[in-house]
Order: sequence, then structure tokens, then C-alpha cells
Amino acid sequence: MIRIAANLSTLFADLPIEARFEAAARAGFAAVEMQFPYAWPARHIAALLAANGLTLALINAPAGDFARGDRGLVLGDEDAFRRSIDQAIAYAQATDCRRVHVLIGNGPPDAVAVRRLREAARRFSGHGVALMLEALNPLDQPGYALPDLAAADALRIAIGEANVRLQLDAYHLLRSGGDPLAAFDRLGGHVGHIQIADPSDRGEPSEPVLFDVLDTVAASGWDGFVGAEYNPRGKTAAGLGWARRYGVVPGERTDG
Ligand SMILES: O=C(O)[C@@H](O)C(=O)CO
Ligand SMILES: [Mg+2]
Repeated sequence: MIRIAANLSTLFADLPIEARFEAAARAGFAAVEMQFPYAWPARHIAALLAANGLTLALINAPAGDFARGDRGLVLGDEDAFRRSIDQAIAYAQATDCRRVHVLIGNGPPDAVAVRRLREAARRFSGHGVALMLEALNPLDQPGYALPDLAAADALRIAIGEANVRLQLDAYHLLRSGGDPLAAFDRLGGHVGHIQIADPSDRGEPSEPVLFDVLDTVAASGWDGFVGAEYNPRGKTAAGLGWARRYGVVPGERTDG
């Protein structure tokens, strides 16, 4: 059975953080992910996970000031990047989270970026954490270092550490004309996390290709999590019908 994780930065986002965890558990999720948990102490997040019987599948490392246009710290000041990795490790340890997405920044990843990411991956490895690389589509995120999965995979290979994995976000791929099924077929062995949203408006999954992706991934025996990283068109709980066939059913939780 495929494991769907509620992205608590986008789902139930109208609720205070404590209520988001409760609502995810009540809706039938056994796992959650968070883009940036850093506004809350790590021990608070850990307590919310424990109280609601949830696994934290993925967090992002701090990526700078999103509102100002930052999309990662790898290409910037070395100390700021190191501090972001320190903070990500502290949160991953406190919450037993095994995947940390490191956003790169705007501009092509150069040799310095490769070296910094290799050091970060080695540090993550000591804590049982995988370093995730995700492509962000150029329509929404012009200038981002990894505009497609091929660029993310090239960077993975250049870094050359076994715990560097791809984060296949079907929304980003579809939005820029990519084919997530072909991508999974080609690179599935290196994919450590998947995310979905409808390509039309980043809302609830409705395009048939997304269900083809989920069914193909489930049939393949791939054992990661699929993050529901979308912006609900209405109340989150009312839009979760799509997830029932993947085991997200109120009152019928399976283990994350
Ligand atoms: O798809 C996205 O935008 C996210 O997965 C992300 O981590 C950047 O915030
Ligand atoms: Mg994503």
C-alpha cells in the first residue's frame, strides 16, 4: 500500500499548528511532511507527532527568505549554509525524520555547490538522513537551479553520495511539460520521495495521470512516501476523496 503524507504547510493550513496534526490524523493520514517547521521548536513538533501517532516523512532545510525570492542557501554564504544544515539535522533528529530536501538557490549549481552538498550529505548520512534534490518548474520558479529532473539527477551524480536522492514532484514535472510516469520508470531507483498536486492549479489531484503515477508507484513496490503537497480548493477535509483509495480514510489508519 502506498503511503500518503499530508503536507502540513499546505493542507489544513487555516488551522493553528497543533490542530493541523490532529486534523491529519483524524482524516486518516499516518504520515505528514512540512516544508519549513522552524517557526516552532523541534521538541514541540516531536510532541505533536507522538501525540497523534504520525511519522514525519520530510522537511526542507532552511532556504532563506522565500518572500524576498530566496530559494535555498547552497549558492550563498558558506556559514549561513552550514547553519542551515545544522538546524535541519537538529530538527530531523528530534522528530526522527529521515528525508531533508535541500533547496539549492537561483542559478546553476557550480563546483562549490557540489562540494557543499557533498559535505552536507555526509553529515546527514551520520544521522540516517537522505538529502533530497527536487526540480522546481521554471514557470513558477524562474531561475531555480534545478528546472527539471534531469538537472537534479546530474547534480545527484556529481555529488556522488549514496544518500542523495531525488524528490519527484509530479506537479512541477507536469507543469513544465514533463512526464512523471516516464521519469519514475527511468529514475525510480533514485527517487526517495514523491509529491503530487494537480497541474492545472496546484489543487487536489484530479488529472488521471496523477492516479496512473500513484498506481504505478504502488504496483512497483517502491517504499517511500507520497506527499500531498497541494493548496486545497476549499476545506482540506472536504477535498480528500481522491486519497481514500490509497488508504487515507477517517478512522481507518494504517501505520506510516
Ligand atoms: O514543490 C515545492 O515547492 C516544495 O516541495 C518545496 O519544497 C519548495 O518549497
Ligand atoms: Mg514539491
